[in-house]
Amino acid sequence: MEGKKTREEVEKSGMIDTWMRKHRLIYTGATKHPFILSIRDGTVDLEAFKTWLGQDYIFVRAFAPFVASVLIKAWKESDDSSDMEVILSSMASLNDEIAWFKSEAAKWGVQISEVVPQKANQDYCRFLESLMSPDVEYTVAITAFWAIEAVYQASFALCLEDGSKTPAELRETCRRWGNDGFGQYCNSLQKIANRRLGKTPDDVLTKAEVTLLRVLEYEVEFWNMSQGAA
Ligand SMILES: Cc1ncc(CN)c(N)n1
Repeated sequence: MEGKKTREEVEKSGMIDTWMRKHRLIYTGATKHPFILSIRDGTVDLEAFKTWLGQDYIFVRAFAPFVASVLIKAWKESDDSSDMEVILSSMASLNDEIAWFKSEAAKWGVQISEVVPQKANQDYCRFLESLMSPDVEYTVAITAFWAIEAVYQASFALCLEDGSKTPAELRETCRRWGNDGFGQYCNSLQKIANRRLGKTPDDVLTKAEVTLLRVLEYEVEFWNMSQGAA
């Protein structure tokens, strides 16, 4: 008979897995969004893709300082010095990612310096900024960090699966987040988050779960925006 798991049992299997099962609907909404499914089945509207490209460039420029803030929290609060290496590797690849957005935008004729952030993007960036506050615990911030990366990894990996009809000109974009190396990096973040969540007081655990849900909601809104939804 399957009853409610004790806190100890949940810690063993990992809080993230437990939350992913509990919040399956919104997680699926974020990782199997119609925009992603349209890339996967080859019916994607290229104007929507260009909108996503320009908006995501703006997002990534706000994401980099967020990652820097997580690095500072790791330095101050982490119980494992190897966390810093994982976060630093992310910072290094963000440098490459920003350069990639610029060249990809030029390829698609998107004037990146003229892109105006849409409301969903502004809201998400503002949320990231709120997480940069020193008052936000490392455990909460690393959980959000994992979720932000994991949504892109799961979404774009879907577009590379056998049988997908992703247009050739979008495959490089999908590989950027859907490749195995990015998957392993997300697993490293998940391991850190699980370790921290396993030893955090209940009030911080609740904050981390609420933050995770908000990330998933913002990700859905971000995809919606790319497709021109209000
Ligand atoms: C909106 C969004 N979410 C996540 C990622 C992956 N860093 C991104 N580039 N943009």
